[in-house]
Formats: sequence, structure tokens, C-alpha cells
Amino acid sequence: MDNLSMLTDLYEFSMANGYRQALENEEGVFDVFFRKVPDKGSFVICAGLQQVVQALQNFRFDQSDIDYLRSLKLFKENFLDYLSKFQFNCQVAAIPEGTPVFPREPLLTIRGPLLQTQLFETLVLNLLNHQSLIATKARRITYAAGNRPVMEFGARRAQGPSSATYGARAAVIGGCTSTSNVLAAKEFGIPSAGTMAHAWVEAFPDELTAFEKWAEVYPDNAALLVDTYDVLKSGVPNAIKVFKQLKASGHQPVGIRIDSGDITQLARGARQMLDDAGFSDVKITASNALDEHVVMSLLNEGAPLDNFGIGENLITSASSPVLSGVYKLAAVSDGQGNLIPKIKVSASREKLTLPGLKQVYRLYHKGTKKAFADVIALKDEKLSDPLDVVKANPLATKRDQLIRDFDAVALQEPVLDGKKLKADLPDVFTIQKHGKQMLSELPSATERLTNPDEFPVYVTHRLDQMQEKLLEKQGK
Ligand SMILES: Nc1ncnc2c1ncn2[C@@H]1O[C@H](COP(=O)(O)OP(=O)(O)OP(=O)(O)O)[C@@H](O)[C@H]1O
Ligand SMILES: O=P(O)(O)OC[C@H]1O[C@H](OP(=O)(O)OP(=O)(O)O)[C@H](O)[C@@H]1O
Ligand SMILES: O=C(O)c1cccnc1
Repeated sequence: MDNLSMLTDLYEFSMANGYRQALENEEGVFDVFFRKVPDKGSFVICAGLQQVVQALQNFRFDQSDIDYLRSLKLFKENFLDYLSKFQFNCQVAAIPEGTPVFPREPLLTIRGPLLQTQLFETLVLNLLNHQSLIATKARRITYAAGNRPVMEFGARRAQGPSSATYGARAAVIGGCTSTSNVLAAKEFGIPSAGTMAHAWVEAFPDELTAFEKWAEVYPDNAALLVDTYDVLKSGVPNAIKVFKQLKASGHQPVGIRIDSGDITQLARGARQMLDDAGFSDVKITASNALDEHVVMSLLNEGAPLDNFGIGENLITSASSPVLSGVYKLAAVSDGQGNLIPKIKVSASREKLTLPGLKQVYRLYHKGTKKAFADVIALKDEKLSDPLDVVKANPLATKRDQLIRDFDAVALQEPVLDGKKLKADLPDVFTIQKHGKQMLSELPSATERLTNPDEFPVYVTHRLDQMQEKLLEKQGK
């Protein structure tokens, strides 16, 4: 990744310059979390950590950056000097990519010189919000598709090149099996996949010739687009003719793609014709503005589809295009190592933040090994059993509850200590597998596309008390 250190909001530089003058020795602790799940789902799939790590490890300013910042006439020379010799000097802990996470859970926590931690806000959020959004959408779509492969087809509709490429990565983290985006495939070790466009079929005098020529060039990879003229009257009959020729010369035809019309009816007709011709192995792919609801509806109608190609609604998360992850100050240290917890108290109680250095735990029933709740605790807390907790949502009625008989698994792990990597950065399919495992441990109703069950997220009594005390101090 190119050096992205200048991809930030001006106020981050303004504050950092101010910290250099006024709070030079203080450390900051910032948490990344979100409050609302896209598409009214119950969880978000974490993604983008690898790009955050790379961005932080590469964080530096070259002479042209310094010259530009100087030209703004806003910053002191001692700050510009600090930037020109920038040494990343923070600790990062994070929940591994692929993990389903819930509102208010710190998915990433960064601790280090206040000036530095402040500077990273915009870039870290940009990377995590985008990929987590697309991974979450991809999970919804692949959930709807069951075990049928979903190919990511969105590059042409993504909001720019980097959304296409990192979006494809995130789509695989959320469950897609391949991408048509060759750059993403190369960069992230994703299988590249694809069929043909209508242009190929139109370029020849007739459909049969177009299919025959394709089969000549790709005898072992013949997936034919059958809807340029008429799926059942010409597309499928012509495909069958070509498949017969292929079979006679010892090749296995791959499939057909349907990209318009009533996909259920067309797929049913096509399946019947293919089976009757002895091609029950030939797969049917559907595409055309699909999303999780259309996929679900097609499969509920019994459409005989084997896989899906999905572009615009996936790569832009069109139905819910924003993940509003935030980066909030949780503590400041006085330079002697004493952490002073901080909260943000705003008019909207929903926006109240959780103070202090924290850890998130997933709680599993001892017997069933199923997850039943998450708990946010102070990092130095030992979870007792039974455990006294309250709901993490500040809008929920405050009521102490006792939780017992659980195994707690810490979700955040150390990732960076300065530039030193403390965790594995797995490849996308290892991340996908980890995510599937974590999802299988959640109650199945949390995955429902419509009105999913809410997975309970609590804070410990001690964390709640710390928040209450800080609120009192603010006269609230
Ligand atoms: N049986 C079906 N049930 C639910 N939705 C379907 C079904 N068949 C197709 N769709 C979806 O309905 C939407 C509109 O389909 P339609 O065939 O009108 O598309 P279109 O874009 O107008 O067609 P064309 O590509 O020929 O212009 C698409 O998202 C498509 O995937
Ligand atoms: O619909 P999406 O989920 O984004 O999937 C990708 C679409 O891209 C291609 O068509 P293209 O956009 O080139 O033309 P079309 O809309 O006329 O089919 C392809 O045939 C799909 O329809
Ligand atoms: O390979 C395909 O079929 C494809 C790729 C991108 C967009 N639409 C279709």
C-alpha cells in the first residue's frame, strides 16, 4: 500500500500540533467501535486490520508532505520536525479479522503518544469502516446463498479503484469464493473467476458461432452467457449444441449464466433442457442486480441455481452503505504511566463512551460450548464466576445481572508493539474460515436476515461503576 499518512482530516494535524505544544508527554488510548449494524443486522464482520497494520508500519512524511503542511502556515516548526522524523511508537490490540462483533465492542484499541494516536483516527476508520461494511454485506449474501459459491463481480460499480480492490478482499472475508477483479485476485491470493459479457456474443454474426468460438479458445472453461437473445429459445439450445461438441472431443462443459428476466423460471427451463440432453453436471449461474433478499427469494422459489455472480449491491453495500465506526478517547496517561479514564458525555445518551483500557470477552456455556453473550471489561479485571454485569447499551434499562457457568474467551489480541508485529496476519481464506467458525458458535437466530435476535453485550459492574463515577464528576 502507498504511504497514506496524509489521508486524514485537517483537524487531526491541528490537534496533533497542539498536543506537541501542550501535552507533549501524555499518552492516549483510543477505541474503535460502532453503534449501529448495517441492514439492521445483529453483527458486523471485522475486516481491514491487515491494511491498518501496513498503514501504521509505513506511516511517515516525505519532504513534499512537510513542505505542503508548512505552506498551510498552521503548524509550529517543532511539530513539522517531529513529523519529518516520525517513528511509529504505539501499541495496537485488535479483534482478529473475520470475527462477528457487536455494537460498542472495541474492535481495535491503540495506545501511544497522544499526538500519534490522534493522527491515526481518520485513516484507521476509513480502512476498518469500509472493509467491515463490505464483509458484513458479503456475509448476508453468502448466508442467503447457503453453500452455493458467490463470485464477487463488482469492480465496475465500486466507488473507485481502492473500494473495488479492498472491497473484493472484504467480500471474501465475508464468504465469497472468488472475484472477477484481477488486481484483487493477484494482490490477495483470491481465485479469479469469470464468464463472458454480452459483447462477445454480439460481436459474432450469430449466437451459436459465438459459443463455438469461445469453446474453441476455452474448451475446459466454457461457461456461456445464454441471455443475449432468448434464454430458452436460443441461448440454452445453442449452449447444448456446443456442449455436445465439447463432450465429443473429450472436454467437460462448465456452465451457463443467466443475467436477466425471471431467473427462477428461466433456470427451471434451462435445467430441464440441460438434464434432458445429459448435462446434469453443467452448472447454472445467476447474476443481475442480486442481493441477499433476491437470492433468498430465488432459492425459496426453488430456482435450480448452483452459484451466483454479484456486483453492485455487494461492493457498495447499496441497501445500507455506511458503517459509522468511531474512534474515541478512552484514557489519557500523565506520562508517568498513570492512566486517567475519559468519557464523552453528549446530549444523546446513546453516544456515551466506555472509559479505560478494556478487553472484550465472548462467553460460552460450559456444556454446549455455544456463545451466549459478550462482556466488555476493564483490561486488568479478572472475570469472576458468577459475574455481575449490566447491559452495555446506554439506552437500555440499567439492571445488574448475574451471569454464571461460562468460559470466557478474550477477543482482542496484541497486534503491534511499535512496528513489531505481535500477531499473525492470516490470508483471506484463513480469515474466512475463522469467521465461519465464530459464526457457528453464535445462536443461529442472530444470523437471520430480517429481525435477527439481539446478541447480549454487557459491561462488567466495575466498568459500569467507572463510567458512573465519571458521569457524576461531569454533574450528570
Ligand atoms: N424470480 C425472481 N424473484 C425475485 N427477483 C428476481 C427474480 N428474477 C429476477 N429477479 C431480480 O429482479 C430484478 C429485476 O429483474 P429484471 O429482469 O426486471 O431486470 P432488468 O435489469 O430489468 O432486466 P434486463 O437486464 O433485461 O434489463 C433483478 O434484481 C433480478 O435479479
Ligand atoms: O448486476 P451486478 O450484481 O452488478 O453484477 C454484475 C453485472 O455486470 C455485468 O453487466 P453490465 O453491468 O455490464 O451490464 P447489464 O447491467 O446491462 O447486464 C453482468 O452481466 C452483471 O449483470
Ligand atoms: O465474468 C463475468 O461473468 C462478469 C464479471 C464482471 C461483471 N459481470 C460479469
